[in-house]
Amino acid sequence: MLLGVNIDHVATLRNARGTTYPSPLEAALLAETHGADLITLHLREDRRHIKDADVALIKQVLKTRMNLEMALTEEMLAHALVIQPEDVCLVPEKREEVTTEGGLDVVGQRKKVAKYVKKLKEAGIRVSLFIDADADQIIAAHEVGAPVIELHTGAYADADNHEKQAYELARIAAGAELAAELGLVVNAGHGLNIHNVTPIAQLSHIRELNIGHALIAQSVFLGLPEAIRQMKEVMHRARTLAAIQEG
Ligand SMILES: CC(=O)[C@@H](O)[C@H](O)COP(=O)(O)O
Ligand SMILES: NCC(=O)COP(=O)(O)O
Repeated sequence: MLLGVNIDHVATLRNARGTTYPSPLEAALLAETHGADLITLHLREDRRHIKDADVALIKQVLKTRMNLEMALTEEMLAHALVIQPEDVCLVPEKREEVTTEGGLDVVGQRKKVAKYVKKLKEAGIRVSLFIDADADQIIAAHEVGAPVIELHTGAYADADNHEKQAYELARIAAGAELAAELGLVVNAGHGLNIHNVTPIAQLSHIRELNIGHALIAQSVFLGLPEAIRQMKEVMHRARTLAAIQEG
């Protein structure tokens, strides 16, 4: 199972004082050196954390691959076609949101999503759609030609009781299975941390987890290398246990 380290909130800390540190570029290189399989960064329309210069600089030096998260806008499409990240993940954005809330509504804007998927694929960029684990959204993602989806784990992560968490986990598991049956590559992310990642990591259809906020928070106390090491250890242990249980 792959770990995508989202470095958005290194930029949040930097921007808090308008300094040059902590550097998202340094964070990306350190993360790669210490186990990140890819680097994820979200160039938001309001540039509240990652800036255009961060994306351009980091793309030049990454040794793994860049997963650029972006909204479904002409501005962001133009950026992606210039930057040429290996992966683009199309995510919904609302300026007033604190963080990403729901998944992308593919069902309600098929033609627009299909247009962006086509243009990005023609540019040689692999496209992922950040969607809720909803059968209609998963089927629509497949129908618009996206090769990859990222299942939104926010409702699972935010669940405030075991019943809700179990319900959301079951939704994600069923969504991952449906997506895999359709031939989609299945990733997951949002709100995952060292304490809630195990059940998600045990889902064999999920190939990659994108984790940011909790990792960067943990790195304040442990350092980024150790935070990544611990997360990868927990993910690996979860996967090994699941494999044993599946026999
Ligand atoms: C799509 C998603 O869940 C995150 O990758 C996204 O980057 C969250 O936005 P913030 O990083 O701005 O919280
Ligand atoms: N797509 C999810 C991601 O990149 C990181 O989300 P979070 O861990 O910062 O909530």
